[in-house]
Amino acid sequence: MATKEEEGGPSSRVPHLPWMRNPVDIDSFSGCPVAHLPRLDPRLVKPLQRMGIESFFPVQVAAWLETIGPGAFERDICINSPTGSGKTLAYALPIVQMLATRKVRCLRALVVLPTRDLALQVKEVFDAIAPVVGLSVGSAVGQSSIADEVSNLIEKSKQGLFPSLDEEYIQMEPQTKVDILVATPGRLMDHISMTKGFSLEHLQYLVVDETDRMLREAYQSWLPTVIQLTRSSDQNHSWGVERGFKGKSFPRLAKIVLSATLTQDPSKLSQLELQHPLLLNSGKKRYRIPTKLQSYKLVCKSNLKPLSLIVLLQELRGEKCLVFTSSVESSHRLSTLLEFFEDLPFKFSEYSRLQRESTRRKTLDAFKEGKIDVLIGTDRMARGIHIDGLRYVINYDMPPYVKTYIHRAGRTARAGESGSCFTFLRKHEVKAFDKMLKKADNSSCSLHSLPEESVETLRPVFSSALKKLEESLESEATKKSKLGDKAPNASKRKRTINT
Ligand SMILES: Nc1ncnc2c1ncn2[C@@H]1O[C@H](COP(=O)(O)OP(=O)(O)OP(=O)(O)O)[C@@H](O)[C@H]1O
Repeated sequence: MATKEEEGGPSSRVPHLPWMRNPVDIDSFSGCPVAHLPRLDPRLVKPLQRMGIESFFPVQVAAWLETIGPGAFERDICINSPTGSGKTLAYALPIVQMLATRKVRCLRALVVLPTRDLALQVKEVFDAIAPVVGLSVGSAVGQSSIADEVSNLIEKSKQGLFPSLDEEYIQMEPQTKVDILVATPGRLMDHISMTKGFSLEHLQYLVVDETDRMLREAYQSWLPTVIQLTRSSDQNHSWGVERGFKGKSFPRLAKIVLSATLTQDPSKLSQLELQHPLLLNSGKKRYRIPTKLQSYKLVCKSNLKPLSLIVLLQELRGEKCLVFTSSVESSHRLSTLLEFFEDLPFKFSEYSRLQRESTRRKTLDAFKEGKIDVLIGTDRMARGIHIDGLRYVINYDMPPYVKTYIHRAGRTARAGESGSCFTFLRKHEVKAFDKMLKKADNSSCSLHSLPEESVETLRPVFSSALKKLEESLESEATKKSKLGDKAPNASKRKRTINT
């Protein structure tokens, strides 16, 4: 059952935690041209330009001013800022700048994200800026075998190369090959428990991206484990205590946590053991959708939803579009059904956790490259993923929570661009949906109607497509049961799937 927190609660509720009540307002900062950002290491200017960054977004300026300069990283930073507002660079840039003066290579910054796709996306940002200041970035996401990952992360023992080295010197050598590691919790835990030489002992920065999602799931207790391992033995983890490194002192572990829907739940946030936290919030409200996002609702009967979707996609004329359904089964059923409509003027594909990782990756790449126009999937695609030029999001099934709406809709209208989110609703869902949008501080949602005759012309094909769909699902179920798969059979699916 959903908690009040997941449902979103009233958008203006006063947070329980005192430090959340008077945040720094990100909206009070203006964008800042790259050349004018105070104290920016000049070596970083070129790579930023290569990334197409001419001016920093307000969240990046706000985070920079709170982390660089006098009192740098004295407080843990919590950022609540809309989807697509540029949160990745808001933490990547200060971390790279702070580590740019490091003398010895060892793991100093750890960024944890919920999925591999997201982690790889974030690694790309670090890869673009870190090497110019001599920093090396690694990933622990399970994209390659654990052995390959280990060899990319850990230096081979010096003893093997130089047997004459004395014991003490060997022990002093940090073994990690990377300064910054971007990880998913599962693979991170694998390395913590199994990889020799993998150490968090020298960690200075811990970033928990998509914090609310990361805190909702325990992922083998990764967070308490990381926090425990980053406490130095002589430290009783009080704020401001310095962490030692072979006689040289380094600042305490600084944390940055962020989301477009940051939790306000004290019991969840307490897991992070934040020290003297500072909240950077966009505006006065708890949630915000991107300024240039247009929301539309389409009211239609369940049985006409697939046809209405086709008509809407025809209207969008092959523009890139993400379609969200409520379950993997629903996505599969919908995409299989669309296959039985001939000559659709758009290319579409399913994107589902039931597919192999390699298939999913190829599909996402094809979508990014524009070889596929429409991707049909679930909330797995909703968090953090950035696709250039994506202007349309369609909620084929109404999102269950306001947070879900924010993350799904937030795949478009990113980085100051405009975009539209269409939501299909049944009549009885309209009231709940309007209420949900109010929580997202989005009170203007126009009704979008589709030409009835366009829907009607598709009806004859629909009947035969539906028949073929049932046959296809039956045959899939038979194949699966022959293979001994315990998946629910097609007739069971029919009851649970909503087309
Ligand atoms: N200063 C900038 N100028 C131009 N583009 C930028 C700038 N900063 C970030 N971007 C681009 O904006 C897009 C969105 O950035 P990012 O993915 O960091 O957003 P986000 O706030 O983390 O979104 P989400 O909450 O959905 O994860 C990216 O394509 C990024 O390259």
